[in-house]
Amino acid sequence: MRRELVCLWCLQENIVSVTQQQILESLSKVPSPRGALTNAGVLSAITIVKDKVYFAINVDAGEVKAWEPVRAQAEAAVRAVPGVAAVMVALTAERAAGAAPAPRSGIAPASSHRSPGAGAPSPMSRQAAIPGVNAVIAVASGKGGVGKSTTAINLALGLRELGLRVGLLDADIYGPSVPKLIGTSARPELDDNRRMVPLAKFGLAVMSIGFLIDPDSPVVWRAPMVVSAITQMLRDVDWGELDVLVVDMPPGTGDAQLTLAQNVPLRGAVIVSTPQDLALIDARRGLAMFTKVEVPVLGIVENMSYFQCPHCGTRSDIFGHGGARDEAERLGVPFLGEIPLHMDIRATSDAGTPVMVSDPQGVHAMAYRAIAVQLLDQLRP
Ligand SMILES: Nc1ncnc2c1ncn2[C@@H]1O[C@H](COP(=O)(O)OP(=O)(O)OP(=O)(O)O)[C@@H](O)[C@H]1O
Repeated sequence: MRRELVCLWCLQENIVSVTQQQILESLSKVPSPRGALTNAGVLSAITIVKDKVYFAINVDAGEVKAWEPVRAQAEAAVRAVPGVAAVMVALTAERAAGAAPAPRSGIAPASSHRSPGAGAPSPMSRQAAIPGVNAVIAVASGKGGVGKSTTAINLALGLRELGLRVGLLDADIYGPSVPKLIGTSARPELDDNRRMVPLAKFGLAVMSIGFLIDPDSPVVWRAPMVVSAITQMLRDVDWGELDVLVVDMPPGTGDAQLTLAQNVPLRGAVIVSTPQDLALIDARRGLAMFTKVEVPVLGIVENMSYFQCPHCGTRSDIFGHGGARDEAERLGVPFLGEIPLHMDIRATSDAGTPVMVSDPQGVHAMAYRAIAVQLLDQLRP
């Protein structure tokens, strides 16, 4: 297994931080059932975000127990590296293809969640939680076409890589793109209780309205129908045990979106925007919508942030740059990170193998991974 460490934040902000060398050196002293941990072929890519280090140890399901002490030792070894403020090492069991890894989320169950700083129950706890699902997060955008679905699936994959059990619900009733993004339009089967079973793909539990309707027939639904269809997909689907369910919301801030934000038991929302002023105005509306229904905004992602020429490497800020970061600062919400406009992201998405799957060690996967890490930080109690 190839190991790589790229600290995007450091690259972007020139912050001198912990180095790959330091982490690998500390891990080389950790013994495992297969010799030194660095030679055991079980380490995932290592992600560093500022002074936080995250990686996974991937073992067979039957070996998890034997490796738990190794995980703990690895965490302790990395924590002792000067400059490291936090470490998360996930132990993931690669079971049958498509199965989710063993959980180690640290995410409080839905029922125990409260709005930050508030003594009163959050709106989420006023709605019935989804049994077995710890946290539901919405990926939303004020307008269509900004890359919300692409961001949603790559973030879901990034969270899974951090050792979480993750589901993806494509609630974009007006243009479900998840079937294309995962390269399948198979129909979900029913279980013994006549509940739909999500498809298992890339280790995610996936459900989309696109699995149920003809992709070529336009869907013209009024807001109550949209809400009812999505509520069914949330509650009449056998999601099993999930740490996080990522909901790819329909774009916009109309009635349907508002009602959804009110009716889905959301832990929080991630807003995707491109850097143009017009997109940012819509992103601001999205933010206002979630604030109105008291759903915390977990952060803003700037997609298509800049274009880097694949031939000469020249960077062009086609839509301007940094608008979403400035906007996040102005509005007092976290800025989760930026994703460049790149042909590979479009091509891999269109080919049904998101960039986190097709090029997991590449710079784009690293960018999504860094955002997933920031997001996980927001989700922890
Ligand atoms: N960073 C990126 N670089 C290049 N292409 C991208 C990027 N992000 C998304 N795309 C492409 O842009 C198009 C729209 O993306 P996507 O479907 O994710 O947007 P969306 O906001 O979900 O759209 P809608 O809400 O209208 O369905 C797709 O072809 C996708 O591959």
